[in-house]
Amino acid sequence: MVNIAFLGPLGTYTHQAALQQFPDKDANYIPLAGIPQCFEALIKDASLDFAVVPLENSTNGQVVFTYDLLRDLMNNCKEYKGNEAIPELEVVAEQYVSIELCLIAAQPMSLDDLNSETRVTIHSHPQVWGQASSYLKNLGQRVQELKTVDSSSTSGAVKICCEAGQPSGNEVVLAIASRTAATVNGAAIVDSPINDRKGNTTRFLTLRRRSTDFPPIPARPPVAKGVEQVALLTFIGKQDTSPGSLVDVLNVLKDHEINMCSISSRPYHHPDSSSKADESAHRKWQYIFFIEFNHADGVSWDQVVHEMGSKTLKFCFWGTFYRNGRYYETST
Ligand SMILES: O=C(O)C(=O)Cc1ccccc1
Repeated sequence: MVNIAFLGPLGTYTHQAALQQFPDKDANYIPLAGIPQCFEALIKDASLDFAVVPLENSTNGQVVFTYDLLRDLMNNCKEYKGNEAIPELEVVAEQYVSIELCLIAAQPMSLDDLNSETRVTIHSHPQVWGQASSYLKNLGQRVQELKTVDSSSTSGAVKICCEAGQPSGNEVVLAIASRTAATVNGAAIVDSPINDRKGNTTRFLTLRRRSTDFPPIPARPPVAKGVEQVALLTFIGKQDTSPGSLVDVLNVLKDHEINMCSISSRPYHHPDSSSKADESAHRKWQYIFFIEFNHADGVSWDQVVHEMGSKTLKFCFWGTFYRNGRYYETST
């Protein structure tokens, strides 16, 4: 039996990602209330083997909650080897889910019921608003008032919508989530798909506790020739003391003719930012970088990672994983 925590409740897109990653009949899926809880539970609960969390969306980018949790795990790390942070978790796989956003009501209703007299409240995960912004703008122009309310997950939003029950007067409570979330909650789909872009896809990561050979990393695709492997590295550059320090890190990839697949950043705050020991270390507008890059023949991951790390203030090698075949799916 393999125990997998995921951003629940049942019916979330992350639930779908966990089902895709662990299609095994002896997998046990454990829904948790939020992304922080997935990180915390995987670290503290030895009965959990993996956690699946959303990372980024093809329409509106980073799921910043996950990026910030990786940042904070590195920043609060107790174990170091030189300037390399060794946090409790590592990344072992990626997964992709095509996102069909549905407008959902507790009971069947027509889109025409949403009119100039109606005051609409829509619940969903904050990641959704940027994926259906045009639809929501048009809907907002058709109704008297449109309010959006953040929820910890899309399927959780459907539960809230169902608990609100029948519309009272001109007040209508809706949710945006997947078709599965509507089914799981016995709710009705009012309109679908409502995402702004076709092929809208969210990427998920699977994490496990580091330095364990157990549980074995999820079934890897056959290592056919050309199946890409990807590494995830985070680092704090020598931003103030060494002009061009970011280039120095990236040049390691260039020198080894390694392709970089992604780069992004998030605000970074020095761990003991309460103290004023060193103003420059604690000033605002500092960044942690997230870089993903491919494997290159003839050079080991460790060699590349430590060459890059030597040009940073501190870094963390989160692990390597195989590029999931769904990465290549075109906008369907
Ligand atoms: O809330 C969910 O269903 C999630 O899994 C997070 C999320 C939200 C919106 C798009 C993709 C993933």
